[in-house]
Amino acid sequence: SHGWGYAEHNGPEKWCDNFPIANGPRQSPIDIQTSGSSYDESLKALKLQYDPSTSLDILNNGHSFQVTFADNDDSSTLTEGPISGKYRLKQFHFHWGASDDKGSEHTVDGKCYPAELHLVHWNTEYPSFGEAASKPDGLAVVGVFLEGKQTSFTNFDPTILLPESLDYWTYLGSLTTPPLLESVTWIVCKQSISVSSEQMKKFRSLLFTAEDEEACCMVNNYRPPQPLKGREVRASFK
Ligand SMILES: CCN[C@H]1CN(CCOCC)S(=O)(=O)c2sc(S(N)(=O)=O)cc21
Ligand SMILES: [Zn+2]
Repeated sequence: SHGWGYAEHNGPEKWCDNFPIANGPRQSPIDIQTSGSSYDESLKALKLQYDPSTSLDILNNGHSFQVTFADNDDSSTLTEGPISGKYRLKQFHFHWGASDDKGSEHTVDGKCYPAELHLVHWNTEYPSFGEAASKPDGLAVVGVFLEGKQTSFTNFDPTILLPESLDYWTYLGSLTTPPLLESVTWIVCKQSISVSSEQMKKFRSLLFTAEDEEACCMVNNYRPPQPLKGREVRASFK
């Protein structure tokens, strides 16, 4: 069947056939090599201000499930951090594996996490999300690793799905799915959030397929790390 996916016949190794930018100079995700990243004292702390009332719907788009937000005003924004100006939250979604040993898109010194959350924001300097998505400073995605843990998690603020520490790495990259646009300032949090294996099971029970098709579990919907090609990775922490 046509259309990109994560199977052998239409997965990450095949995306370059229809999206040649797959071999571009600023592709994502990457393996974050902590020894190769440099502390930049000029980096500000992330400022995330989300208004839960702007969430619109939750949807399985055949590649992940995503929660979409109303972005017609500045109710839910990302400012400060490595970016200048104001970016509006458009949607968040996840990537995960068939088992806990893989699933994240970014890796840290080769370590994979069972899943990764992406909070997608677009630069309000542009008139719309669609316009921003093709500009080199158009998008900013905050990535948060999910770690399998049996323990219940404390002081966890359910409304903004973020770890207590917002220390991050940042680098210039791309969408990790087609159209793979090289328009993303990546901001990857060092600290993961915890999820139970029950929740991971729920992720893995989702389907890539529509109701009238033969069921195919939505798992391994992640792109592997791409070449750094000389890019700098900066850390907001020592
Ligand atoms: C399944 C398609 N995923 C895309 C859909 N969008 C791009 C649409 O661009 C056309 C105007 S998006 O900007 O919402 C977006 S962000 C990420 S990621 N994994 O890099 O955080 C993937 C995608
Ligand atoms: Zn993503």
